[in-house]
Amino acid sequence: MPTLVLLRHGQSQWNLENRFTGWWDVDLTELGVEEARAAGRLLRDKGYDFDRCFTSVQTRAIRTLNLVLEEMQRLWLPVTKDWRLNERHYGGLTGLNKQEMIDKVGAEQVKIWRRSFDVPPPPLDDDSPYQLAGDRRYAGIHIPNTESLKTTIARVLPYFEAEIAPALKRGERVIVAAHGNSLRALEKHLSNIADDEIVGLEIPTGQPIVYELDDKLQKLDRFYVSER
Ligand SMILES: O=C(O)[C@H](O)COP(=O)(O)O
Repeated sequence: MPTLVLLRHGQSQWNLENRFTGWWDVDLTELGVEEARAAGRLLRDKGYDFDRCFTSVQTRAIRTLNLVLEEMQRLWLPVTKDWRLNERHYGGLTGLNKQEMIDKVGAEQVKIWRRSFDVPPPPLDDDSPYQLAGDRRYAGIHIPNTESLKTTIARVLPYFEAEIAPALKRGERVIVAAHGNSLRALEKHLSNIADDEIVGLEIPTGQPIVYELDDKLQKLDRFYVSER
């Protein structure tokens, strides 16, 4: 039975500071490191093992995966890094404080930006310090200046179908270490969540989620490793 484990990175510095992060490359806090290590120990102690790993090109997810694999004594496993698993781009909100934005424009508007299916945040200014145009890891790709969950799905899902699904179908045990909204994109697909219901899905940091799938990769079960 194909088994897929999804893991949101541990707490990042901007999670701690309550700032919109998106594609900006922010590292883990000490707590985030500990969350990642604890996730690795939990997976090991519950008997999980993997054949292949996927992550984004963002430090917080890569380090989380490495810490998990270190705890599992599996640092040697093959890891594929791809920008398509990056966090949703937070556009012009990048770097801003979430509570300050609520105070400024209201909780309802901020919730729409954070959790709606297809309303993107305002675009990132061309002269923003958070522009990534010169970042070598994105050479040759069209960097978005904002993304909704819908447009995030439009790059996460084809990547899942092209790279992750075939590995699962070959019988490989897969872990994906990624981000709140790239994982919401994947979970929307795997759990067949309607556009107007995805607003309710929150994914905590550092908590491995298991998908047990049938041969056609239809969901049989979904649970947090900590719960069983
Ligand atoms: O990019 C961010 O700010 C976080 O990783 C996810 O934030 P959200 O929960 O506000 O979407």
